[in-house]
Amino acid sequence: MNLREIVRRHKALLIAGVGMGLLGAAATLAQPWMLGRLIEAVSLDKGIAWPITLIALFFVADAALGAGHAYAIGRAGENIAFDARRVLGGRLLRSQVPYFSRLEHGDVFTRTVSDTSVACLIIAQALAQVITSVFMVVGSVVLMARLDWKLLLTTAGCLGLASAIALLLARRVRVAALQNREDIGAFGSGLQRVLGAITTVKASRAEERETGELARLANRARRSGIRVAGLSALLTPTMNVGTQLSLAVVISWGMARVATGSLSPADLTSFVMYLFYLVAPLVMLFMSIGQIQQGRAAVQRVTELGSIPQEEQEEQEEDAGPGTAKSGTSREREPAGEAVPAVGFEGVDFSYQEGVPVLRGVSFTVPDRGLTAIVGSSGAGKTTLFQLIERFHHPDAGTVRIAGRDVAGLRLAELRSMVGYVEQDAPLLRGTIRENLTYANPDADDAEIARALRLASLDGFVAELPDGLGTELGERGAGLSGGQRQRLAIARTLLQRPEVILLDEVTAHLDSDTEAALRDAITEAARECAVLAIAHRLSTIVRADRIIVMEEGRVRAVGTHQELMENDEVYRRLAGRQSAAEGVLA
Ligand SMILES: Nc1ncnc2c1ncn2[C@@H]1O[C@H](COP(=O)(O)OP(=O)(O)OP(=O)(O)O)[C@@H](O)[C@H]1O
Repeated sequence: MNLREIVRRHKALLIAGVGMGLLGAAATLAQPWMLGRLIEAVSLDKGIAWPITLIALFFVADAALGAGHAYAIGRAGENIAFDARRVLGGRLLRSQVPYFSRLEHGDVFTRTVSDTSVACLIIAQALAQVITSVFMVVGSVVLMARLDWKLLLTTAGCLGLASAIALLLARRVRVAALQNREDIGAFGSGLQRVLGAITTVKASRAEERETGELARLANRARRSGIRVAGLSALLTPTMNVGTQLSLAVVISWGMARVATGSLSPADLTSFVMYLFYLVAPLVMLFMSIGQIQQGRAAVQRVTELGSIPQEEQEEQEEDAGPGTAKSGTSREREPAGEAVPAVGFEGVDFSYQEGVPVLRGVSFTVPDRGLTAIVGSSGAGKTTLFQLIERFHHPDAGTVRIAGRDVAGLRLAELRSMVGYVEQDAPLLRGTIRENLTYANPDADDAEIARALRLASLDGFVAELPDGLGTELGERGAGLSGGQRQRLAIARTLLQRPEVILLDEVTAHLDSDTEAALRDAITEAARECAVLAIAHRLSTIVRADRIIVMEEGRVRAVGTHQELMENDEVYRRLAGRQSAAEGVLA
């Protein structure tokens, strides 16, 4: 994501805002000059109607242009923040899973929600402020030089010293601000972590400990925030001291020169007014520089997050690479007549971290119909197989195929429309039951929805709800049990009508009645497509058409329950343990 590019998109409004600011500044600068002429006219007994009218006109123009400037810049800032958030949200959703999973979610929220505000509003407002302030400062200096260059040199000496100190302070504000934003991000991450596990925190009686930890993180943010406030607070007084000093010198020396006649009272009045006009923009200038420094820290954090590698970018790079033509148009299916496996792994090696292999030389095929169970002890690599089919990660070696086509050569949208995935802890999304059901297939009609609900044994539950399919789920609406949530996710996948359904321990949360009903749903779905189910329950496993036994990242054996009971030691042990746990005989 390029923030500069986003700012460029709104340059018309920014330029209009800055333009009004500059015209307003010109109207401000004209007022002391006109006042000098008014004093002259009064002292020389000339007509004063004209200078008074001009002063009034400049005054009104100054006010109107100032308001227009503030509105245009504020609006541009909001537009830029909106664009930055929209682009950032999209980039996070399309990011590559391995990179996204390394991020701290709380920090992602802080960067997306508050850093974007700071970055965009401050950059727009402070940049505009710098331009108008510089104009005011230069304009005042030029006009003051025309009035009296000796008085100007005195002023410059006093104010120059104050300005040098203010610049040093502004630089330190930036360093402190970066630290403060990092501390706020760390607090956000901490809060997110404990709120996401609030029931575990309560059950472990860890409220005190976690409150203490949150307070520690909040206190770090407070301390760095106070540092920013302290350094920023020194900016204005530093400039004020410079102003008061120069004012004292200018007035006393100026009055002495008026007494000797080497300076007119009109010019001294104009000069003192310019001195006041010079200080406000100078203070603004240093404050804006300080704000831009803070904004730069936020820009850096937003840009960093926005540069997260994208799945589409990966596809484009593959498109551009030599000899990597997409099979999206030319289906590289196997010769007609031969049944094409729905899923195929050929010598697949994979590791999440270098040097820690998770899959080693995995090869198996799954026919295009029927239920295939994947069993194995915890950590054997079962879920990882699904992650590779969905192309959330890439194999280090070997090929993963769907319907005979290498997943690496498929468009992501096509691949993911062919595969339905029900995760271990299927999350719900905001909205109604209907919206959750049709999430992967928004065009599904009522008959299809009714069928999916029936297959997932949810029809009775939904019929009893007063609002039926329109029931709101999630934070405010009715909650669902773990099993109901799982069945809703299965119904959602059935509605998608994929070629392959991946089920990751979906029967784990279910009671035996519901599990039996769901087994029937899985059997029915397996008549139309390939179903791959990671399963622990023996009752699901024994019904599978074939079982793949995984052990430490390798395929140990493939066969039916009967065959494996006869031939595979590990499977016999697994089945024995499960049957004891479930109280059924294998
Ligand atoms: N995102 C990840 N980053 C690093 N290592 C991971 C990641 N996900 C899984 N692993 C590791 O890979 C190995 C296989 O994990 P996987 O989830 O595939 O096992 P599994 O057989 O599905 O286990 P379970 O039955 O407990 O769900 C484990 O050792 C796990 O610690």
